[in-house]
Amino acid sequence: MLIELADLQFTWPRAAQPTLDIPALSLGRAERVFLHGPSGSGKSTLLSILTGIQIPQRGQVWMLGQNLATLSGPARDRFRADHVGYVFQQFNLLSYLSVLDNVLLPCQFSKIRRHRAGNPKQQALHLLERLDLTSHLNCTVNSLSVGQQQRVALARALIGAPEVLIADEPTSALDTDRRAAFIKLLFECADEQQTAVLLVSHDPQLALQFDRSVDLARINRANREHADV
Ligand SMILES: Nc1ncnc2c1ncn2[C@@H]1O[C@H](COP(=O)(O)OP(=O)(O)OP(=O)(O)O)[C@@H](O)[C@H]1O
Repeated sequence: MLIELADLQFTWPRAAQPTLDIPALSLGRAERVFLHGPSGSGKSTLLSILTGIQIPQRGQVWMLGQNLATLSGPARDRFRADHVGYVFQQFNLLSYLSVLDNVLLPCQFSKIRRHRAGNPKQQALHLLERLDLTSHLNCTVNSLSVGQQQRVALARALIGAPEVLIADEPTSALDTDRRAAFIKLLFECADEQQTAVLLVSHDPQLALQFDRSVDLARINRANREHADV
């Protein structure tokens, strides 16, 4: 298993109720899972726990057999940099860096990803070519369209072949046709390097492109008022 979670309970500081109470959840290697649920049901919170940004008050999360709670904060940051590619809703690109330098960033933070990339610049160029960005290599990212920035964020998440790509609403700024095309491209790139995909979206149409769909409102006992039952 790539990621496994057992008996999880998580409460934000000063919150009266837990946000998450999930008996079990797993993600297999190279699996593609679509995570959905109503606004406020805890999807982003769950992603932050699965990637070790937050540690639950109860239960365990393992990634690649490593119990994340047993690592120090800095060790969890390194572990995440080594094994997780993350695409944020707002992309979080560094506006003062070029497209190419944004894509190369994970190889600066992670020896493992630098090593796996072989020649990081060559892999960045390959990904940017696959994502139709070759003519923008030296542009700063704030001169790009939203769709182009999204593809830069994808290339950055995939460089150095992390075991899992986690994407939080990466298509929310796109129209329906472009969403499906972006997901198709995301899978093609992820498949080239056997990267699993866990993607959050409100768009139910996208679920059809995934191996499995998880409705957070159904598996989360803390949020029964959101459940569609
Ligand atoms: N940093 C935080 N500090 C305190 N509470 C938070 C924090 N982040 C989220 N929450 C709370 O946790 C609950 C779930 O929020 P979360 O962002 O995980 O939901 P979501 O399903 O991702 O929502 P959306 O679909 O609108 O992005 C909300 O009640 C929110 O107020």
